[in-house]
Amino acid sequence: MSSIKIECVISERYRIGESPVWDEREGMLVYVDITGQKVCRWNPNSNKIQSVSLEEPVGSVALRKSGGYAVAAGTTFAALNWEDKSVTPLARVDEDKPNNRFNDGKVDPAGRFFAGTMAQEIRPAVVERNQGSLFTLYEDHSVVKHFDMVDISNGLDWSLDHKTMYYIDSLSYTVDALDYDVKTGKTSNRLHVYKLQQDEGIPDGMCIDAEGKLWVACYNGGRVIRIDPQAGKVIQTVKLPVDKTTSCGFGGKDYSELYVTTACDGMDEAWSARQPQSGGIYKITGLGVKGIPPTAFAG
Ligand SMILES: O=C(O)[C@H](O)[C@@H](O)[C@H](O)[C@H](O)CO
Ligand SMILES: [Zn+2]
Repeated sequence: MSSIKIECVISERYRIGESPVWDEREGMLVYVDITGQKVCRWNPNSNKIQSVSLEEPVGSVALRKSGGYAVAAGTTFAALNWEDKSVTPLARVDEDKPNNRFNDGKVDPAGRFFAGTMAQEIRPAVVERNQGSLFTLYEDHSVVKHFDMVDISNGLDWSLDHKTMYYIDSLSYTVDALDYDVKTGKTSNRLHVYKLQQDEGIPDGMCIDAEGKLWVACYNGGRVIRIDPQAGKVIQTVKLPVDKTTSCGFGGKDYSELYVTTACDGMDEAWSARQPQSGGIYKITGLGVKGIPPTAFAG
């Protein structure tokens, strides 16, 4: 049996840490603070953090093939040049919904950047419902809307054979599976694969491992759960010392470390005092399973 170790490696208090992506080119973990409006990257060797402040909330960050990163910020897909800190808009969505913003996003196996929207939260997990949609930014910077009527568009990833896209709309409390056509980037036939139990909290960010199992960060659940999507069951629970676990992604050497982001927005003083590391980023090792390298946005 491997022994699991959980360490808070970044002890900043990000308001909503999210979108952890391992950047192998730089040997750094890239992530965002959504409401803190920042994209950050952490070098595990030097323990130094660099950050770029944006003018809007930034829901997610992705690697970009031609260099730098792609971000989903406000309601704009944009390119982020880390060297000069410039942000270049690539496409806009939800132009009829001024109260919306992007939330979680990820690049599909063919290099398309998927990200979903939601209404701005009144307080954590409280939003005007059905305002969000899921979008794709293609390599040529055209955008496709997959579906609307989403409450809080959140975690997503693809099966190892690329035939399924897993997706979370947080307030449904489910992890869903959609048929996926990797040639066209089209989704169809949505099904629930798992519904969270009450004590597990709200499903938030998610990633797949090299065995095709899903790791889901449970907001207000203080844990990540490993789901077998075929069996529709939780096969492992790893608890963390903070409640607001928001997302997870594999990185480090051979993608054997699981990085878990957390949040502190919405915690009162007493809650914060009990969990002073809320908003920090954790590294979990000894899981005995690896992740897969993230794909870079092709455009
Ligand atoms: O990061 C997100 O996905 C949202 O922006 C957050 O505010 C919370 O995680 C969400 O409310 C829980 O579902
Ligand atoms: Zn999220």
